[in-house]
Amino acid sequence: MTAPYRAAWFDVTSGVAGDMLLGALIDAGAGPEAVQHAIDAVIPGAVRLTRSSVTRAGLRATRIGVEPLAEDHPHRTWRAIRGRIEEAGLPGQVGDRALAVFGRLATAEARVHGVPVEEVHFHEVGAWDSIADVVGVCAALHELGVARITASPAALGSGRVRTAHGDLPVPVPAVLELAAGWDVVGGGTGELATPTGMALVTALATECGGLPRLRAEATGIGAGTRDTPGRPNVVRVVLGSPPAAAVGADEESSAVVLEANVDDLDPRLWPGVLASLLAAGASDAWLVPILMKKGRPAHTLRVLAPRQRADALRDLIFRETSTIGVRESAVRKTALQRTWVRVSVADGAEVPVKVAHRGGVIVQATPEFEDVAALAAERGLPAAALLDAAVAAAVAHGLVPGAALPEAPG
Ligand SMILES: O=C([S-])c1cc(C(=O)S)c[n+]([C@@H]2O[C@H](COP(=O)(O)O)[C@@H](O)[C@H]2O)c1
Ligand code: NI
Repeated sequence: MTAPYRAAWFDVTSGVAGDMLLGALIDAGAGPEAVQHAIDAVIPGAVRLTRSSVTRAGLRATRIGVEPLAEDHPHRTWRAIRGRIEEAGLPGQVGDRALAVFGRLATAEARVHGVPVEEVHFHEVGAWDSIADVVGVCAALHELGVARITASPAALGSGRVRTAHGDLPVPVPAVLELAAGWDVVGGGTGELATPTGMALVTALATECGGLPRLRAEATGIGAGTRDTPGRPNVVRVVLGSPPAAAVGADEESSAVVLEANVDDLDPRLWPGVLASLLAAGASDAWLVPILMKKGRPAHTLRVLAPRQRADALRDLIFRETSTIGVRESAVRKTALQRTWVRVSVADGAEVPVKVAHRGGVIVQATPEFEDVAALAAERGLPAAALLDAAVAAAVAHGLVPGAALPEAPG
């Protein structure tokens, strides 16, 4: 049994871009080879990552460059990028996370340019280097075993910037779309936050706020392109474990449930709607079959979300379904405290077990199915057999309901 699953907090108070996030994660210990391998699976032979140590306003930081190996034609559709990611066979949550990030970028671009999401064409953000940044960040998070991501308020910048769309005001329109529901500030001159950086932060982080309580284990600093005197142009990451043996109270938070009854949406669209809602920050989204007025078979769409995501999700429901009304109710959500413990299952391979606990006593211990399934696919083993092995390993380590929560290592 090794260290509990990790939490990551990003400090984006100086701004954020994809290469800065990737630099911070590699600086904190993510293996560049594994990151390059994941990128190669999506865009084979297209780019090579370079790594250098630089200073930004006197602070040492890791700068990640993306060197092109082939000529790029950066005009790709969301559909083309989605296909590449889906077919790349990426491990664990890497593919789902990368799809969530590009899904948010596509939704933002669709709103800015007034086109349907499926027809979005990316220009700069569809180039090899942006794809490398997105897939690279998701692969680095997987490498570091990060399960929970949070981030600070973001500095977006001011002024104007030259882009493929022409001379745009900063924050550029796509960044402002992506910022809905996030705490932001101008924070300085120039384009401090890019669309790719904001999409990564807002799609992957579950909360915006200060450094959460964790046992700090590693930090990393990623450099941006410019070096501005007196103001380090960097993203920082803090990695740590939620203290495993901390006997805290259940976590209470205010949340909202958005709800609509729909009887006339093409049923083939529902899976995409649910996926978009999750990618846009819903905690959960589901359908309940109902019989409506006039005896019509229909569905109730329900979306559970943190309060700060409600506006963006309500917009998405109006945009992607045929409803003309959305109900909303405030709910109090009580969640048991959770921690993750890695157990060995086969040939030194490990999977995380989610341990929910209360008052220092384990209530549930469940192997993370996505990780078990990804390992099974990688090793060519039946997922059911690996799941059984993970449950047995958890029991052997005393991770059973009613047992005392194990001490945190170290
Ligand atoms: O590529 C697209 S579609 C794009 C849209 C917008 C809008 O705000 S709309 C802005 N930009 C600019 O491209 C560069 C590169 O962005 P990355 O996220 O790839 O770093 C940046 O200056 C954006 O403002 C691109
Ligand atoms: Ni655009």
